[in-house]
Amino acid sequence: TTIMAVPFKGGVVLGADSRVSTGTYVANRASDKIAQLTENIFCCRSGSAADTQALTDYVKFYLQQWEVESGRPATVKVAAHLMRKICYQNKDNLSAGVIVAGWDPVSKGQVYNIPLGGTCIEMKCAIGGSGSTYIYGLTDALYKENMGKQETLDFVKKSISHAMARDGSSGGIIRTCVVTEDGVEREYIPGNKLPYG
Ligand SMILES: C#CCCCC(=O)N[C@@H](Cc1ccccc1)C(=O)N[C@@H](CC(C)C)B(O)O
Repeated sequence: TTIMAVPFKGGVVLGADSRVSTGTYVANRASDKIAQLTENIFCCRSGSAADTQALTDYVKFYLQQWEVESGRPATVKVAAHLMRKICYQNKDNLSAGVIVAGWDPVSKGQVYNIPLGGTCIEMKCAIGGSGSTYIYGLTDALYKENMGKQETLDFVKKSISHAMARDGSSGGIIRTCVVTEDGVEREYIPGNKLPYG
């Protein structure tokens, strides 16, 4: 898996490949690794498909209850810290690396990376999954402050496509999700349109 999320002025872009593998076998070539937690908060999944499905189901339910009881929408920070608590407390039994990202009126676009150990780190450019190891240099080189929506979307797509070209556990299509004050835009594009070599 290759997953990524980058905040920009006015929102956040999330991206993921779509390959589910068991060894070298591709169990699903078109999976959706970007799970919705609330209306404006999403989560990119990597690691065990089963563990991350269960994890996101729990967090989605807890946040729904939290919003009912508190009478207000959850912020990205609340969602990320709930996810981190569950990941950390169950770290011996989970294989889950997630990126929680979204938009809220308080802090606007935000991204929290929660890697395998269960630590939670707010980041301006978060990458994860097996494919991310191939694009640390690329993302360090291409990242800029104050990118707009289209520039951020292109940066995410290009980065994930390079990881998909080199990581055997990443492939399929590139799914993206843009969350802004005005709503959510999801799209997917072919993952193999990059020149090899
Ligand atoms: C189908 C089936 C059985 C397991 C599928 C399954 O979890 N595959 C995993 C790899 C893995 C992980 C831990 C144990 C075994 C196999 C997988 O493809 N993970 C991707 C993300 C998830 C959310 C789809 B990615 O990290 O590569």
